[in-house]
Amino acid sequence: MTVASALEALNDVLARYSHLPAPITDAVQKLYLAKSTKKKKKKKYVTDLGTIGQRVEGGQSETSKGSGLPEYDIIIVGGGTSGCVLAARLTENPNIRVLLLEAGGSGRAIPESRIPAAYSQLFYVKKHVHAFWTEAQSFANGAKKFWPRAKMLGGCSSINAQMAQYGAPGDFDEWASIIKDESFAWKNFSRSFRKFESYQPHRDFPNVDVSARGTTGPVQVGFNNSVSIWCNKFVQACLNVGIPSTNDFNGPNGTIGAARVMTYVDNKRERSSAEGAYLTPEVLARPNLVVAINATVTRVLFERDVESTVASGVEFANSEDGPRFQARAKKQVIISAGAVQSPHLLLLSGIGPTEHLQEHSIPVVHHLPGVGKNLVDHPIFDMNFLQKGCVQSFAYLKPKNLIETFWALSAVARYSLGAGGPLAMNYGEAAAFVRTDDPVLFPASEYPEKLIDSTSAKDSPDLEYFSTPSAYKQHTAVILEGHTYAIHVYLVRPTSHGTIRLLSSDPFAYPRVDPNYLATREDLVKLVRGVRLGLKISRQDPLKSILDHDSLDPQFDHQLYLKTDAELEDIVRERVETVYHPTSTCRMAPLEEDGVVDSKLNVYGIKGLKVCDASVFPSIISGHTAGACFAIAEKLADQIKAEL
Ligand SMILES: Cc1cc2nc3c(=O)[nH]c(=O)nc-3n(C[C@H](O)[C@H](O)[C@H](O)COP(=O)(O)OP(=O)(O)OC[C@H]3O[C@@H](n4cnc5c(N)ncnc54)[C@H](O)[C@@H]3O)c2cc1C
Repeated sequence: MTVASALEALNDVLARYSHLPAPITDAVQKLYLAKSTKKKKKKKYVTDLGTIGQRVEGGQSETSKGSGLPEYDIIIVGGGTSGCVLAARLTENPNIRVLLLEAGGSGRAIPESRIPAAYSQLFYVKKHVHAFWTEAQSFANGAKKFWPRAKMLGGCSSINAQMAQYGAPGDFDEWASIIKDESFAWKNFSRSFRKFESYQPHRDFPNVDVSARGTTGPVQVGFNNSVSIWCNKFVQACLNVGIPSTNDFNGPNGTIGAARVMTYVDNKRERSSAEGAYLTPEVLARPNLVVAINATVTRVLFERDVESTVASGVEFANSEDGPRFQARAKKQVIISAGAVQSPHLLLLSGIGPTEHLQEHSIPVVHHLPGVGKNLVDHPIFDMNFLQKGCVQSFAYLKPKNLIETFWALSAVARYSLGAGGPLAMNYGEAAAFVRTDDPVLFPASEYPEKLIDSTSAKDSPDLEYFSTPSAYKQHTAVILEGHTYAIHVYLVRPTSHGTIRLLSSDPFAYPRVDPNYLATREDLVKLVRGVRLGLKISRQDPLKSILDHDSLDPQFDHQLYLKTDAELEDIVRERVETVYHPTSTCRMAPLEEDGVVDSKLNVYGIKGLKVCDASVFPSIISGHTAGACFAIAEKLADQIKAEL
């Protein structure tokens, strides 16, 4: 074999994945699989659904005591971010028997989920991801947008960017006032954040107020990830344009400022997902917990008595054509299927707006107009740049020659030996949170238009920036050629709302997802304002001198600052995407405000049915959504254990 053909063969293997960190994870995968089969005991996940439910024929829709169905105290639908927390915490009480049903498999078994830098490779893998597409977006040039959501234990905490920022204190005070329950105010609810956290102090960040951080929770949070040299340069450029510095985005002083981001990366430099943190071998060994994978819940089952309708169990299946099984819940069914699929499952089960259910010939169990309404997501705009020369680039992770192949393999070796390196990066390494009415950043002389304040408090932001040490399009399906860098800006408090609606009554058909991006003028103007400041940051030292601002290459955004506002508005409408944070589709709010659940997360009008995940957020939070999903599940588990 010649060197050239050896290289070609190696590249064939390495190029199996289409983007940046991907090629080398094949090698890492082999290392992991070898390691895990040698060392780890097999996890206790059930795949034979006949052992946990009873096979049913022909649409049997009601359960009853003595029906012979296998019984559990609580059935949790969806083993995602919130679902894993609930399963682990509830079964701390040995008298509570829990069945957790997850549509996908184990996230921990997938190396791309465990390796911090590799998550984006999973976005287009249908086995591991619910690959939704939005409806054509009327205010975003009619385009349909790709919307990946995880299909695996740990849910989106197993594929997210691992940025551990939780929103602003004012967001949760706003929740408390919407639902009229002070237990959600930050001074009280912050306890649930500390409960899931185990903050890992770092010598470079001595000013983080450790007393405000949890230290004994299952989820490791801190600075265990690697960062590129771009991280500090971005933070410095932000400070130079007038954004204040902060020690901790999750600290008592609020979230405004610029800093390196804490991450959900553990001290072994692996992702700290809900599955890894909560479904530990000790938890899985509990006799009162059953976790089933590849089990899609197709509907909730009900019993009726004279006074009320009670959720009494669920029906589930391995696949569309596979047999259906049922199990009975003696006390509760909790839906934790995420912001898209929790409302979807309620609709499939006959809970939602009557007219919409009738359109799909679904028998109405309970008319609840708020189900699937109020979908809010954070819309993002990516600004892509070329480095001047090569400052620090990870292009070699997709090697094109022998030298790059050597560097790529050395990155694999470095990571496998526990020494971090590029594979321990989470990509979203530094961030800045600002307000669009900040007179220093957006002086009235340059930005005369007065905008509606959509923030949750005077010290809460409405824009977030984060930077990545490479530039990409289409959710990393396309990595831009060359040595690149990107700054991303998104609206953390958009005012445009959309819906989740049924496409069909088939539980395996995806629902209609319509986030209605940029439907309001404020959203568009604020995002354009955000782009202007992002471009200014890119032209500020120390970024200014190391980005190729002379480049006229239309793939990059060095010349975007020359555009008029009207031109920028068109470009923003063209390029807006999701930053993967949908919420509020089963809103915790008063019934008359389209609420779906009350402050104890009970679905209005039904006994024994709760929803617990991002869908219940009363309003979208000013930042990243996983933390609040962990916290809301911690809070609910405490509440249920106290009740039972
Ligand atoms: C690519 C990406 C990047 C992100 N980056 C960040 C970040 O850096 N930081 C951050 O804080 N947040 C981030 N987020 C958002 C955050 O991860 C999510 O908001 C949060 O994890 C959602 O948790 P959840 O409990 O609502 O739902 P999920 O974690 O999505 O869990 C829902 C689970 O339910 C299962 N399910 C669905 N329907 C059924 C059914 N019928 N039967 C059985 N099971 C079912 C799903 O398979 C899934 O496992 C990101 C999200 C994505 C997708």
